[in-house]
Amino acid sequence: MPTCSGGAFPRLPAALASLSPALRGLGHVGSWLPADAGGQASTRLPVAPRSVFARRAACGTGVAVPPPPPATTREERLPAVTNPAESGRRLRCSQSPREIVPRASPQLRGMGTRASLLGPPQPPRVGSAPQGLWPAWVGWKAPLGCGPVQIHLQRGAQLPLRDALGGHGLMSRRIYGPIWKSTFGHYENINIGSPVVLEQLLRQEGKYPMRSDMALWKEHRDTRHLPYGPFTEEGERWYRLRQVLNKRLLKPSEAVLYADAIGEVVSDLMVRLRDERSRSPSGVLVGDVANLLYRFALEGISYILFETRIGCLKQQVPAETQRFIDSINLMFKNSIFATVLPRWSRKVLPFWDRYLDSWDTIFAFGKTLIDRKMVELEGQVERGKEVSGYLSYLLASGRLSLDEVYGSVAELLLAGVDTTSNTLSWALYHLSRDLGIQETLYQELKAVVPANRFPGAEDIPKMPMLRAVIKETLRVYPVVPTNARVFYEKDIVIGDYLFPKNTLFVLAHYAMSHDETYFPEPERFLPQRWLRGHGSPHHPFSSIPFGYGVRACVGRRIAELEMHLALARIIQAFEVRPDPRGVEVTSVSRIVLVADKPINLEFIARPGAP
Ligand code: HEM
Repeated sequence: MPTCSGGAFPRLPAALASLSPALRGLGHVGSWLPADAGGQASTRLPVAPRSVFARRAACGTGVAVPPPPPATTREERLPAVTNPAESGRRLRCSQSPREIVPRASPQLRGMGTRASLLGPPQPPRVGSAPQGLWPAWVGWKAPLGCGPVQIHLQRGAQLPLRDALGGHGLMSRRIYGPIWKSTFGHYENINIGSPVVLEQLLRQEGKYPMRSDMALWKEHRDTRHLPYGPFTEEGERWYRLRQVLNKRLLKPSEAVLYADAIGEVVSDLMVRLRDERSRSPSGVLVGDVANLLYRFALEGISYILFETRIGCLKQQVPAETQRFIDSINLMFKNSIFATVLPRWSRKVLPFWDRYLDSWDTIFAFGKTLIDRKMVELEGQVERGKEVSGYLSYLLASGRLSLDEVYGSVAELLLAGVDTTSNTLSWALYHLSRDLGIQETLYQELKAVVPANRFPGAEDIPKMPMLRAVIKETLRVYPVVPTNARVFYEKDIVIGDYLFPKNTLFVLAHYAMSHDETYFPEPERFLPQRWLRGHGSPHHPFSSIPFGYGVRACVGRRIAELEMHLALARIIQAFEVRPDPRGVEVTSVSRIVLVADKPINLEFIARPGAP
């Protein structure tokens, strides 16, 4: 047999919007930033076939086939769904499935080799490539399915483009089924669009799951000799880091310790909200609520992490804080260019330097606040005062170096802002459009919280509708619409397929949480489906907005607390109504799932609200 070889940010400017589909699925706050697709891989790949098509031709003829251009994306159905759990039956496939390794399936057995699935094992760098996370927006798709390969959709066809812009993998899931393969340039991934398959995959996770290699973020840390944080670190070092970070953050009972701090920030949000609405011509309209909520989320997470207020909710944001906010924006913008432009252009174009500089400002801001706090804490300790708070805990734990604290806090900060703010914006948007649901929520609130006080953390367990609203918001708008996993330690078996280690799996969460098999009328916002005794049971992996397992979101409890407290306070004080101009908003993926246009809402004061 011949051997085959071959190779949030919410307010991105309009010009970048056209690029943004390419970042689809990069996840929240760009945390799944791809490897430099346009550049040279730092490691030479061992005989990795560029694509099934190239490999076939090369295998068949012995003629070297040039790799496809890097910007080409395509998607393919895997031969026959052979996962009995998925379909309840084994589909027959007449195709010679060179691409799929036969494991148990009799019709596949013996027809290929392990290496012929995705090529020989590749180093993790390939796994980090954006292709699976990138849509087929400039590409073409071809089902591998049964029978000879055929081009299913031509370059520039309507479907991939529409899918890329609005489908978030939904369309591919409908066309290709629960599991499909896509390629982007030289890279290949396996997309998972079924909770049943997803469960099989994630239950095989080892001790140190890997999402992607975060090459771009790591490059900044390496260039500047800075430590990695929870997003960038891997293996045993990541595990050690997470063990420290999880404490005081991940358990609901520990997150509640920050309720007073969050309550204080929610109070400032209410002041800002009242101020903004009073300045509108109607006296009730707040334009671009996501922007206001962004400031709330940044203030909230900074207060928890630095134990310091940074003034995001002041009418005049302090210059130092504004510079920091601007650099987050700049970092994401320039990372897009750093990703798509070839490596050599870094020397002649300004984007790479700007990317590094903006990260430097983010780190410098964090470092200044941490250093300031340290001086304060030392004074407190000298005076025999007890210190508390997350930063104090990290510094006092003795398990992280000061450098590691700098690195971790910067990454926690970036993860904790547009995730919560966009989710809250979507929740308010839907409540404004369904006054019945809003009224139910308000009545629940009134029954639990007396009119003379604000809702607190202790009230949340008594408010199932409040929790259901957030769950449903995250189902309809999973802030991280696609996630990823690379299993670098071992081969992975799903149903009858065997995937060699280092395969990149793209987890199409949006597609799964919009699957009508699990969520009838998936496009409708129906929080009641999460209430006990209501709604149909759904698969536990069909909506997992905070991820899964030991690598799941470390900020989940904080995020929930922030969202529950802020939403409860807003609904206690106001009836939220849609923009009277009737602007319809849809979701687009710009690093995280955001609204395609500003969400403007009316806030009508409720009589007798505290
Ligand atoms: C609505 C709010 C949020 C959502 C939906 C969300 C979602 C996610 C998801 C899906 C992941 C990937 C998990 C996986 O791969 O299995 C993740 C990771 C992460 N999140 Fe969040 N997140 C939110 C808020 C926050 C907040 C407030 C923080 C900071 C306190 C935070 C910090 C992180 C960090 C550090 C990671 C990386 C963990 C690791 O790789 O070990 N997130 N988040």
